[in-house]
Amino acid sequence: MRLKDDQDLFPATLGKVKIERTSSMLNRQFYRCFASTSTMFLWALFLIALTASYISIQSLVLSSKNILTDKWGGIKWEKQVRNSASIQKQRGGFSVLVTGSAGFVGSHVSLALKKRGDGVVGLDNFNNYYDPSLKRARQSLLNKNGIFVVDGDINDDRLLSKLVDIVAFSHVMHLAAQAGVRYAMENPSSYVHSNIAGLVTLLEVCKSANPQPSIVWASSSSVYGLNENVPFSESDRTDKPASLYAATKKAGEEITHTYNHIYGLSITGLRFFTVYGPWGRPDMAYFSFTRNILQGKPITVYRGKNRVDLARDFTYIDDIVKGCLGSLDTSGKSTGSGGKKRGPALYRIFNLGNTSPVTVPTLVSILERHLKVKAKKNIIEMPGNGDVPFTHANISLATSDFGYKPTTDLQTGLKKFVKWYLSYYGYNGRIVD
Ligand SMILES: O=C(O)[C@H]1O[C@H](OP(=O)(O)OP(=O)(O)OC[C@H]2O[C@@H](n3ccc(=O)[nH]c3=O)[C@H](O)[C@@H]2O)[C@H](O)[C@@H](O)[C@@H]1O
Repeated sequence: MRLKDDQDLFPATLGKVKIERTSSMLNRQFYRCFASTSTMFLWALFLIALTASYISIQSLVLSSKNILTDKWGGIKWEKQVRNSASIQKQRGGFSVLVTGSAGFVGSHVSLALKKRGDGVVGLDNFNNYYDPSLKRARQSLLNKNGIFVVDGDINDDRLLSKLVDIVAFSHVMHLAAQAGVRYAMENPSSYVHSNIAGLVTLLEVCKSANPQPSIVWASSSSVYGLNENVPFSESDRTDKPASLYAATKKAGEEITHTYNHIYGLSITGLRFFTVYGPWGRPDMAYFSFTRNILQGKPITVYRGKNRVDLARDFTYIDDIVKGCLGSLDTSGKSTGSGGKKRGPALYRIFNLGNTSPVTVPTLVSILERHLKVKAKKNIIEMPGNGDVPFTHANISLATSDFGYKPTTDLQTGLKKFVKWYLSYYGYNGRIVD
């Protein structure tokens, strides 16, 4: 039995062996080949499955990351946006998206719009260019007045698109920006990020929106740069900016012009002249001087060439707010929709100043009087940091178009600022509840 089995296993003749060996080799090759093809197939399947699961895990990680990092979205959030945008007026009210609403000018404008019955949705990224707790305090003031402030950035096109999907905004009051003249030497890219890239992102969303909102936005008196015509008029040349900040605002004026021209967006640029007042910006001279004077610290007062004092056309916040509302009221409609122009739309630029420049030493002496404390002054020649020697607005265009007429002089405006400062920070600089 065993032998037979062996014989079966090992054939008797060579020829037979050869033939059988050849066929079994072929078989084996066939099987090996088949085996390797199916192995390859299995490997391919395995790799495809691996790639697919990698991609889905990756997108899951990304989307959950978005859910975790985005501070916006969801049914409750959408409801807050809608409620905040709803118009309280019987007829003819606006629904306005105010960017930079937790900022100085943005918070004042938002409150004024809400007060007169317009719907207002705020947007702010709460960056730390200056103390974000001041921005949060402004935000809670807005909240108390029924204004919801979305926590987000103007560079976030998904968020902006979502907002214009939820609300058919009639207007966008674009006040979000990287402000400050001298800081541009420390952090130039922040100016490009907010004042150029952010502006373009916002305009892209507005031009595609249906309906297109009308846009009013903050340019700056700094675009006049080294202009020597006095007072500064909108028709003066603005091609000699003295700082990167000014250059980005000037670029904004050119950029907005193209969006008006190509897409029919109604656009109004406002050149603000050194705005000051309660809830102001701590980086500005009147604010930091107040803080230092109260804390007994020295202040640095810049002086121009040949010992000439620097001067600014300081403009009180309430006058600026009136100018912003007047601009919104007269801005007309954008003519396009969904990215297509249907006809010409308004393109305007206005100075919003006070028409009476005051020197920096005079500003200091007014503060000393209101604070009843003498300042320790350190007077130095103006460094080459982007400052211009003086500003002075001609406001006749804004006066004739929407009756702009500033009514607060620096003495009166600083009195109101000091009153607010002391109630907010107290004499020793701590926040008073
Ligand atoms: O009107 C404008 O376009 C600009 O007004 C202000 O810029 P600026 O006029 O330089 O306002 P401050 O920073 O408050 O300076 C006011 C004056 O005080 C002077 N100054 C500032 C700081 C300081 O420590 N010492 C000092 O003498 C400046 O040279 C300037 O002449 C704002 O900061 C800008 O964001 C705005 O765009």
